[in-house]
Amino acid sequence: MNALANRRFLKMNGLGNQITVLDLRGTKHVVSEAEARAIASEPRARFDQLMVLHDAVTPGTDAFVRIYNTDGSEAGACGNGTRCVAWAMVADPQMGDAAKTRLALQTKAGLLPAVREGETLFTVDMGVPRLAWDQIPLAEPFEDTSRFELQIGPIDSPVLHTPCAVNMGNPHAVFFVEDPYAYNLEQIGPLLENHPIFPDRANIELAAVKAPDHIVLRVWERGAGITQACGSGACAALVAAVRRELSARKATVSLPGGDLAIEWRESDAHVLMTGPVEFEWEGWIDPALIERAA
Ligand SMILES: N[C@@H](CCC[C@H](N)C(=O)O)C(=O)O
Repeated sequence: MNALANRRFLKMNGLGNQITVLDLRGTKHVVSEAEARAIASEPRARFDQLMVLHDAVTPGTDAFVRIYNTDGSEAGACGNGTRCVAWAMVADPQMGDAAKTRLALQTKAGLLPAVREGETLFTVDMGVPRLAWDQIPLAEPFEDTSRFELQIGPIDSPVLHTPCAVNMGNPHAVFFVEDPYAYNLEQIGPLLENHPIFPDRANIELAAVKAPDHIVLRVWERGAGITQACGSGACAALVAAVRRELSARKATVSLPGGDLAIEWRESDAHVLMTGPVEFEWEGWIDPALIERAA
């Protein structure tokens, strides 16, 4: 029998970013692209990201987490999803250990330590951002080679150009604009995500710096489309704004689903993301769904 059949899942969200948490610890099963897509098609399990827990592979860590987008592709990082996993691992009656306030979660992109700040409030250390193309850590002063020319003609949106490329464990292209809501993101999102300039596709951010400590952001997510919030996108937007000397190192990032507090810490160049999570319901994976995906 497939390990996914009748497996319990938690439906959650982080500021409206739809997250499903699935605990596969104790099994060797790795969710396939087709299985992820099948789970995403089930209304009660529907997700922007599926966060799958596996047994820890590194001593001192609490779990290894695989992250899937709606289209079945895998991502290296997911800020909102990591907060949801952290909540599940401390507060869920079946999965959680209420004694814990700190967790070390490992993903394909590295370690994401999370700290419980309140009942449903978590801070995740999203690590050191890297230049998208050559993977140089940004802990030291750098030459900003992340600017590149990209001009996408208007469909019925103002022209976008010169994004800032930031890798937060996943690739982001941040475009600074006057008003992110003036763009038809549904139309331009897929064109930009799949633009040949992005070798691994990209998450697309439209950001407006309203004040040195306030950024308004909309995101088209790679493999998922428009979402209500994107944690790594909010981090990328702040890093890009600091690099362009548009904002302070600490700011509130306002997304359609709500606000995240983001800090690009000066001492070690780590990016910290603080925000809430919401538990919605639990469910069990229909074996027929998984059979159809096989
Ligand atoms: N929603 C996430 C980011 C999800 C990953 C992304 N779609 C990708 O493929 O890189 C977040 O909160 O960070």
